[in-house]
Amino acid sequence: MGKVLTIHGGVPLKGTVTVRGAKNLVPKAMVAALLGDGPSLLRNVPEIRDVEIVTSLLTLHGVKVDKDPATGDLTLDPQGAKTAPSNAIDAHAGDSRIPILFCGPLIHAIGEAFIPDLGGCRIGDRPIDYHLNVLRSFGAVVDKRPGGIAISAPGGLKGAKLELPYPSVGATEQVLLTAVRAEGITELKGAAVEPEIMDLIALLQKMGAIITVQTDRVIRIEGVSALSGYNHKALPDRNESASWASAALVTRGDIYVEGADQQDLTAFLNTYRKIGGAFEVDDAGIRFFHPGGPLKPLVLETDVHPGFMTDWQQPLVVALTQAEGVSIVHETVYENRFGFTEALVRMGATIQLHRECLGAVPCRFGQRNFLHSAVVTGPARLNGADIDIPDLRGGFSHLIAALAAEGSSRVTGIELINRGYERFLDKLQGLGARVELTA
Ligand SMILES: CC(=O)N[C@H]1[C@@H](OP(=O)(O)OP(=O)(O)OC[C@H]2O[C@@H](n3ccc(=O)[nH]c3=O)[C@H](O)[C@@H]2O)O[C@H](CO)[C@@H](O)[C@@H]1O
Ligand SMILES: C=C(OP(=O)(O)O)C(=O)O
Repeated sequence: MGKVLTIHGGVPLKGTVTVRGAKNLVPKAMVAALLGDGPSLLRNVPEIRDVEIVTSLLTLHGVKVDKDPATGDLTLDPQGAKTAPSNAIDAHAGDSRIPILFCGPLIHAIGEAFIPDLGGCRIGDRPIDYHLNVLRSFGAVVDKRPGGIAISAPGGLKGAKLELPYPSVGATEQVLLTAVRAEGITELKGAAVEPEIMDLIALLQKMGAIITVQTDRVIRIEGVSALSGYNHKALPDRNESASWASAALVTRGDIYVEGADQQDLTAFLNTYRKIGGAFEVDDAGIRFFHPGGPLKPLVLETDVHPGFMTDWQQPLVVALTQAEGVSIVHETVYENRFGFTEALVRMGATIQLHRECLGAVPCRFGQRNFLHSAVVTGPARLNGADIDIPDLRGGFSHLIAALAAEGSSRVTGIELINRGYERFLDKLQGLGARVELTA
């Protein structure tokens, strides 16, 4: 039985939180260190569970990972890279989605890879077919085994002409991490272009990679035979920034997010403003606050970058429960990302889920029987409830709903939040939240 977090609602969150390196970049930057022939230095590393998992996986593979106790910076030395003991790898099954990105770097470093079954948020089926197809195009041989997949490349990895059916973030990273040291040229069409991908490209360029980002989602990589280590400061976590921004709105509070970067949040900031949230940008961060007055409903569609990021959807839906009128949210990235609304409805929100595409553009899920559109009617009075956290962002949404609710909530499963939010309990307490953790 995990710990129980009791949240006493009704307190506007006020104060400052600091956001460090992005969960969706840092673990991948750590994997990229395997591609170098010397140590890499990664800065702005947050203390989150996904970083611990990747540290453990890299260590099992002979990479020396040293953490600076003062700054948290990581030095990653891949010079002793080796095959990891299989029982130790198996123990990491279900931990996160990052292991699939070890394929290319491990083949380059030691000639083979065993990837345990993946974890990550259960917000859809989350297949890895794109990953395996691109790896096969590079010449890799994929062997599905109980508990994971074994990958090798007896004839070496060779550049390829590739096209993704959908701009998958992970599959684009798979291509980058494999192509940079593959023989010859790789051209990827239909690539994802999220800011975390651009930061990974910048880091790989520091290592000696040759990567061109062309227009219309085309990325061209000229393989090189060796790469050096890197020295890189991870971009800030825009998803954590957006989460705190939603927390400020939902609790009628005022939160300065130190480290939040406007450039990576453009679509979020536009939406925030349309709902009636206020923000002020300065060089060090962004102040998010509820300016008073009613919040306005809106029609929203999640999308790949530069659209409205799916990971922002769940916290923002809580804000929409407080808007005056009917909002429509069409989730087009994951087929099953509205499960978290069940707890909000129990707390008093009015949210109806639909299988149809309630958006401007029909998505991949419209004809496939998934509850992927939500109609949110507000404003609703939220009451405290017993909640078991289902996933990372859904869990954060439940926390902020409980913080805004009347009465107390008992929340279990909060360990899931540590996967992507650094010291979130300290941060909540620093913002004035009334929370107690009991065993
Ligand atoms: C660790 C990390 O960076 N996670 C992020 C990453 O997840 P992740 O990289 O897993 O997400 P993808 O962009 O790959 O997934 C997008 C869509 O493509 C589908 N798909 C993907 C791969 C595949 O082989 N086959 C397939 O069908 C997925 O099921 C999903 O419907 O990008 C998502 C979309 O911005 C974010 O929500 C996650 O926070
Ligand atoms: C879906 C998410 O993460 P992951 O891909 O790691 O499950 C997320 O960060 O919201």
